[in-house]
Amino acid sequence: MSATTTWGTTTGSLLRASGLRAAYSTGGDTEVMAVDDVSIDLREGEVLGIAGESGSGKSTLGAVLSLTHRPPLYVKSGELEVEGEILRLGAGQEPPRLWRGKVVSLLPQGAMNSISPTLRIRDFAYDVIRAHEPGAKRSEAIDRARQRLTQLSLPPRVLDYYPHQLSGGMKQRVVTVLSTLLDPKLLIADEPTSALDVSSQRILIEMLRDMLEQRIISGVIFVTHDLPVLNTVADRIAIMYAGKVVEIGAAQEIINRAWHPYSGALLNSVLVPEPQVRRRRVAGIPGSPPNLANPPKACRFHPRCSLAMDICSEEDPPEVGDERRFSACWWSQSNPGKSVLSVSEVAG
Ligand SMILES: Nc1ncnc2c1ncn2[C@@H]1O[C@H](COP(=O)(O)OP(=O)(O)OP(=O)(O)O)[C@@H](O)[C@H]1O
Repeated sequence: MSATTTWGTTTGSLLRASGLRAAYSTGGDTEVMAVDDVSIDLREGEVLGIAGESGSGKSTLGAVLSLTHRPPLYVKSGELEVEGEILRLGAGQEPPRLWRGKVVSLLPQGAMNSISPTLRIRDFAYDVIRAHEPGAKRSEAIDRARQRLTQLSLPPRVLDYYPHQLSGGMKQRVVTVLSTLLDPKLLIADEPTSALDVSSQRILIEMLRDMLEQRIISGVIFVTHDLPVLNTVADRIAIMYAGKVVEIGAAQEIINRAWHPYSGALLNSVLVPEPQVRRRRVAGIPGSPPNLANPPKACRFHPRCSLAMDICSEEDPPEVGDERRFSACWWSQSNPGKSVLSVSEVAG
């Protein structure tokens, strides 16, 4: 098996998630199906970006993949396979505690601002390690954190600081290091750069690259609404719309040759891609994302899609392509391998 990645050597499958379905219970019999039949895979050394408008289900997918979901969010079904070890998810299935933090670790949205201001960084480091290794000695835990900081060229003296003594960028880097102290295989980072200035974003992304190259972690799922950031960080990108992955593929393929009408519109509304593509304009996306308590029938994007055909409102769209590069779309079915950017109705 071979694949190219900009970061390190890609060898084999790290994560295979299939048929994930998760819903928020909203009282009585009602629920919001925020992740609906999502399947993704990640190879070792890869960064998979998850992009989509607000409310498309990105953070919910991150919570499911990291096994950090809590009521009112319930995982209804699905399967995770990490390096050959299989975990079935669903009602009554309690995920093994060891997976959380050790196999998959979540760097949640807003993590750097949620750490208690009354604890020093070394206390957090001890807490992270002690949560999984109850017998861990404080001095050994802090030593491990010191070594890890040094390994990533961060000053170990930050262990003596309180969170407010660190700049925003340094705080996010330190929180990222703490979230990987248990050497998880997979890091799920939810909007890790959204509160940072451009230079701090770049430094954090370089640190993630360093973590992959040093094999501190083996893969990253990078959730963001910030497409220019994904352009610099992701090897592959999955585009989510209304709880579903509508397109997935190599980052540059998605950015320059989107197959799905939603991806084309989303990416071109914010990214400045290659010059030959930049001249083409994809129409803005009219309307707003659907209410997931009652999503449109068949293709969920059809009410907003300029390429919609009758069948789009009648039958679920097929996945055109393969698991590494597909578009879930009837238009793609009629135009296999064709980019929506080449179509006059949307390219203008
Ligand atoms: N606690 C909750 N109860 C009910 N519905 C919820 C809850 N949290 C999220 N949702 C709904 O689930 C859907 C997916 O939300 P999610 O936060 O995963 O989207 P997102 O793509 O991460 O958005 P953002 O970029 O704004 O964080 C949305 O329709 C949202 O309204």
